[in-house]
Amino acid sequence: MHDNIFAAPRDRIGDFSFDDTVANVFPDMIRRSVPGYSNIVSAIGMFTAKFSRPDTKLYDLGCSLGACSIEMNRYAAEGCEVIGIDNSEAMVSRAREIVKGYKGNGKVNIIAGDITDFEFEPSSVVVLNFVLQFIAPEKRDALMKKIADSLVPGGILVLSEKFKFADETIQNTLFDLHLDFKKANGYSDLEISQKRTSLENVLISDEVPTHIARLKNCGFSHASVWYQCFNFGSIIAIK
Ligand SMILES: C[S@@+](CC[C@H](N)C(=O)[O-])C[C@H]1O[C@@H](n2cnc3c(N)ncnc32)[C@H](O)[C@@H]1O
Ligand SMILES: O=C(O)C(=O)C[C@]1(C(=O)O)C=C[C@@H](O)C=C1
Repeated sequence: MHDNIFAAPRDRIGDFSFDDTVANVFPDMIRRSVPGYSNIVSAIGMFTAKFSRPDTKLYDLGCSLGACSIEMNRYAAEGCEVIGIDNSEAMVSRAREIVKGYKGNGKVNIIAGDITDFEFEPSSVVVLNFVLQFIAPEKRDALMKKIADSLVPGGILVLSEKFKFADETIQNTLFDLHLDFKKANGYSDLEISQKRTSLENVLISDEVPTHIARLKNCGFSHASVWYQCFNFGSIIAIK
């Protein structure tokens, strides 16, 4: 379904939330809004092929409609269970139906829950694909620490985010290129600006060095950006 959620002028713009309206158009919204999204999802399958260990859990945290869960299950090692977690009922109910249509090596279990108070079991692959940016900044360290603790040695976290940049010229250039990307994908200036207002207090970006320092402080031995397109990108962290 085509995303035209912010197309009509609004008197008052509330905070963005992952409700029914968003869940209905989500694949179209994310494809047209996040440069590199489909490349990252495909690569998550490749990371899973390389890093999943038999009989461990593979977590897709903030799974939305389960795009990454499906890809992870395609490449999962023997005896693995992919667990997708999301705290939006609208997303979870749809994701459960969607994942049924795909075959994989293991099984996929979609759970309704808040990832910040979830107890993780031993895992080998954890994915946060454009999710940490929606978690309250004061909760980010504790979540990262819990993820690192749950991973087996050599396990991997794939962390994709909208980045912020300390250098003002870089920030403005990449931000503008993201706007151009959205316009090229058919969003009007009004849609772009109304969505921006609604995300203002909800999506809080960190700089790449902040992410890397947090990952190292929370127990990861290695961390690096492996992909970037404009101000969106993805980091891998290996325990
Ligand atoms: C941009 S979407 C993620 C896209 C998805 N990972 C993908 O690759 O298609 C962000 C998701 O994170 C979920 N989310 C935000 N905060 C959460 C929390 N505390 N616990 C669980 N899910 C959360 C939202 O409901 C939403 O579905
Ligand atoms: O549309 C934007 O400007 C965004 O920041 C993109 C973004 C994201 O990064 O998650 C924001 C909310 C929607 O889930 C889809 C994409």
